[in-house]
Amino acid sequence: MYRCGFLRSTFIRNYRRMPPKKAVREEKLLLGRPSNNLKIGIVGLPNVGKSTFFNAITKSAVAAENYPFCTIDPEESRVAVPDPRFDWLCNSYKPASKVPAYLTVIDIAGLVKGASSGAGLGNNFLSHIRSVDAIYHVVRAFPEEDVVHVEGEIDPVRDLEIIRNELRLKDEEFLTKKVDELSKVTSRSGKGGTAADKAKKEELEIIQKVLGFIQNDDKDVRMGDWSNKEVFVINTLHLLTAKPVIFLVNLSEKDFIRKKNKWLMKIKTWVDENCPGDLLIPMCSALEYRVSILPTKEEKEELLKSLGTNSALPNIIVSGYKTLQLIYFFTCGPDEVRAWTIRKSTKGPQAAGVIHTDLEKGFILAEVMKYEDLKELESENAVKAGGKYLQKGKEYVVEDGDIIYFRSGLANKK
Ligand SMILES: Nc1ncnc2c1ncn2[C@@H]1O[C@H](COP(=O)(O)OP(=O)(O)OP(=O)(O)O)[C@@H](O)[C@H]1O
Ligand SMILES: [Mg+2]
Repeated sequence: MYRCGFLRSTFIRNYRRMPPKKAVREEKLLLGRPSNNLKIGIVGLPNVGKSTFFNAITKSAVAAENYPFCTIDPEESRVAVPDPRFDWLCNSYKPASKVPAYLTVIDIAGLVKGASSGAGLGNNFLSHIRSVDAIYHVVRAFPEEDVVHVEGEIDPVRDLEIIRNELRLKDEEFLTKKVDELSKVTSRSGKGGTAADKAKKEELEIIQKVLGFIQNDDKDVRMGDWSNKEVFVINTLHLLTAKPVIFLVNLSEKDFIRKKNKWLMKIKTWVDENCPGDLLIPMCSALEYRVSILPTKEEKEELLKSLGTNSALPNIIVSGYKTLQLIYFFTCGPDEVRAWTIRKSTKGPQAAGVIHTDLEKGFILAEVMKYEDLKELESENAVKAGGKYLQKGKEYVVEDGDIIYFRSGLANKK
C-alpha cells in the first residue's frame, strides 16, 4: 500500500513536472498551386473595361475598343508591386540594380451567359481562366450609353450572378465527370482492395463532398473550410471557383471621383452574402488609363490632384499579390536590392532555392534582419550591434519583408 502510494505520488509529481505534450500543429495547406510563379486573370462580361484596366495596370497597349469580344487571345504582362519598404532599401543601399516584386496579370476574353455550354468563346475562354491562380472580377457600374452592354441595360448584380453561375456550372460539370470516372474505378475494386483502391475511394468521397458544397450549399469552393486532405485533392482539380477573387467595380469617372454610385451598395451586399471575405475595390478603368498614358510621374500626380482623387491601382496590385498568398523577402547590397517572391509559409532552404538551387542544397542558415529594425537603426552594423541580426535554421518560416543573407556550403549569395 505504502509503496503503491509512494509510486503514485512520485508519478504524479514527475508527471506534473513533465513538459506539456507538444501539440502537433499541422500546418494548414493553402488552396492553389504551390508555386511562386502565380498569375492573376481579369474576368468579366464582354465590354466591361477589362482590357482598358489591363492597359492601365500594366502600361500595355492591347486593343480595348467599344465592342464585345474585342479580346480573344489572352495577353500577359507583369506589373511591379509598389512597396515603400523597397523604395527605402534602394535609397539606403543605392544599388546598381533594383528589382522589385512583380505581379503577373492576364487579360482574358469576355464571358457570356451560357459559356459553360459553349456560348460566346465558351470552353476556350474557360480554359484560360483555369490556367490562372486568382481572378480580378471586373463588373461594370458605369452608365455610358454608347458603350454596348451584352445584356442590354446595366445591372451589375445580374452580371455578377452570370459570371458566378458560369464558373460554378463548369466546376459542376467537371466534378460530375470525375465522380462518374472514380465511381467506375472504385466499384470494380469492390470491398477492401489495395491501398491504391482505398486512396481512390477517399478521393471519390472528397470530390463528392466538394460537388455537394457547390450544388447543395450553393457556395463557391474557396468559401469552404477544407481539411488538408481535402485541399490536397482540390488542388489537383484546378477548379474555377476555388480561385481567390477580388471584385473590381468599374465606375464612371464622375462616380469614382465623388465616391458615389447607385449600384455600389447592392454590389457590396451581394458580395457579402455570396462570397463573404472577398475584397471589393471601386475603380475607374477609363481614368486609370488616361493617367497611365501620361509620360511623367509629375503629370500623373498633377492630373489626379486636379481631379481631387487618387489612383486605385496601387491597392489593386498589392491586394492581387496578397490574394495569391505571395510574399517576398529582400536581398540587399551595393550591387542589387531585390525582392524575391515566395509563397506564404515557405521555409528558409526553399526560399534560398528561389535565388539558386545550390543555396537550397547547401543551406546552412539564413541571416535575417527585420526591415523595421534596419529602418530604425539605419545600418546593418547597428542592427548587428543591437543583437537583432538573427540566425535562422532550416525550419525558419520566412516572413514578408525579411532581409536575408543565406549561408550555404555550396555557394554564397546575398
Ligand atoms: N469606367 C469607364 N467609363 C466609361 N467607359 C469605359 C470605362 N471603362 C471602359 N470603358 C470603355 O468601354 C469600352 C470597352 O472596354 P474594354 O475593351 O476595355 O472592355 P473589355 O471588357 O476588355 O471587352 P472585351 O471583353 O470585348 O475584350 C471601351 O470603349 C472603353 O473605353
Ligand atoms: Mg478586352
